[in-house]
Amino acid sequence: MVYQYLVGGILASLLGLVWLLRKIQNQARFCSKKIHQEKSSITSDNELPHDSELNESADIIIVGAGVAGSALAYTLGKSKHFVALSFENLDNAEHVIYCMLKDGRQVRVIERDLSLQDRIVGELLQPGGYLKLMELGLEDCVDKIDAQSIYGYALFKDGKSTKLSYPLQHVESDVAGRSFHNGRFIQRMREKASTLPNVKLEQGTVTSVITEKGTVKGVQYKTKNGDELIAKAPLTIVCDGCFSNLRRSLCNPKVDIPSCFVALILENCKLPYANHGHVILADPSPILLYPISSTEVRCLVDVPGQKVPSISNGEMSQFLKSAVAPQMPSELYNAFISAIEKGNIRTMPNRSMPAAPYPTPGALLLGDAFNMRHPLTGGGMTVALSDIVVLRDLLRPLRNLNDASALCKYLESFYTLRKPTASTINTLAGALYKVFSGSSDPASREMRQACFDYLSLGGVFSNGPIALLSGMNPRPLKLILHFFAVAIYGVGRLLLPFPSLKRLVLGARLISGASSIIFPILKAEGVRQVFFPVTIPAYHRAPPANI
Ligand SMILES: Cc1cc2nc3c(=O)[nH]c(=O)nc-3n(C[C@H](O)[C@H](O)[C@H](O)COP(=O)(O)OP(=O)(O)OC[C@H]3O[C@@H](n4cnc5c(N)ncnc54)[C@H](O)[C@@H]3O)c2cc1C
Repeated sequence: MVYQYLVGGILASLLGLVWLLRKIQNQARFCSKKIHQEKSSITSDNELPHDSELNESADIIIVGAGVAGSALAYTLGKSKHFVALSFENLDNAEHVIYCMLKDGRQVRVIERDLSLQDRIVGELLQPGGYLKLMELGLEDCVDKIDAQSIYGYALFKDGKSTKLSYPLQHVESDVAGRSFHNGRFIQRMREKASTLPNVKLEQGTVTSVITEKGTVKGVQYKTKNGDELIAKAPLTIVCDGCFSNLRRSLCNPKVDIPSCFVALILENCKLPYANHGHVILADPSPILLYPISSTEVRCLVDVPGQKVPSISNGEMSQFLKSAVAPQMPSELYNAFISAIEKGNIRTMPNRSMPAAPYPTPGALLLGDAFNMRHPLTGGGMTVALSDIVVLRDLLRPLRNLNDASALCKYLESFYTLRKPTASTINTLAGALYKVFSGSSDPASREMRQACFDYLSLGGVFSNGPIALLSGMNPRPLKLILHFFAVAIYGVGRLLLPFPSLKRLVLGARLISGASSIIFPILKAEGVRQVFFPVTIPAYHRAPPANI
């Protein structure tokens, strides 16, 4: 009897299995047919003028393969994997295939210089940026480049120091900041993008965008041999960096240069706090230190204004030795002097520019070409990568990109959706730079001291601000709360235990100084977009039905 049940059971299971396999087979046939139909509709729908010289078509042209351009190229070019197919619910299976096709755009990247660059920018990726890198499937690009894990910051003032750890307790174990040689990181992303058959990287300098009746149709560029070529696509995304010469027609660039960084590499030294970024609240403005490989420490000395001492006539060495070296932590003094004597000193202007796009059919700006902030907090790459995630998600449901006007209107939501992350990082960078810079004004000096002491309190007083800075919890409202908490803490210190009229006036000036720092930055970011994004009509814009 038991035997009969057993055989019956096995037979029933086998029949069930055969039925299931046939169902899967049918579904797979249905899916591949669907893929075929989708593929052919994508190619036949693409009625774009082809590149006249190279006779190649693309869905998207990306100008510049730096941090933003190369990450974007990979993201838009890659297809999703079939393995996510759910057999329990066949409707879902269709949905997965839909996603797979939409991400695999034909992408053409035109980059001025594809060789490995030795740059002093973009060397510390915040953990929030690393999380975005993971979302984009690019986290392996920080492998094999001798990148260093970063677990937080150490802050130094007047011989005292305090450690601010990133809140990494609730994330995967490998999530942390990463610091590296920027050129190596970019090269890894370029290599990864170019492994995709539908992504084409070519070397050329884009000289202009081609516009017809107000719509951008592509770009004109010069090859290494000096040939002038054109490339056309329904969408051109300009990521040509902080010196962008193409942004002028696509936004209202209000570039401010509050200071410059003087960069050196320190060798054979150990940072006081291993695997941490170091910020020294020096005079007249901060000094940054962080490892960029297992043997090198990057040192960035902020020099206010747009003029720096001359490197060629030795003024710079003199300035670094006499004004900066005495403010370095003693452990780093010798390495700092050696770096000056070695002579590899470089400078870079620190720019900030609020995002002020002219929504233009056929084109979009991204990365530093679109929006910049002071690099003190190392937020630029995190903003760029976060923007790419927003843009990828917006483009995902679109079948083709040919209706430039409808696409442009739809993509207006990008400018609001990016705001919570971008504005938090931008505002914090601008505000911290002002607070951390030395000043002869007693109210500003009080604010700087209050900020250092507030962060030294630990607990929520350090976790909150460091979570904002790291891009792990980008909440504009929290930023404002902490900023004014610092100011009030500063006033409290002034008034306790014995308030005097002089101290009361100083406290009032501290609050008014704090307001004059934060409010103009927020105004430039757009108060409504930052705090009330849901009230912006574009925030709710659905994908157009016709594309
Ligand atoms: C001194 C300094 C230090 C910084 N440190 C940090 C940091 O530690 N962490 C951080 O997150 N951010 C940092 N930033 C900001 C960060 O570097 C940028 O936010 C980031 O590099 C922006 O990426 P991007 O792709 O827009 O520009 P880039 O990475 O500069 O890439 C632009 C690319 O466009 C190419 N290009 C330019 N013009 C053309 C053209 N006409 N045709 C074709 N190609 C062109 C360039 O060759 C380049 O490859 C720093 C910035 C500065 C100034």
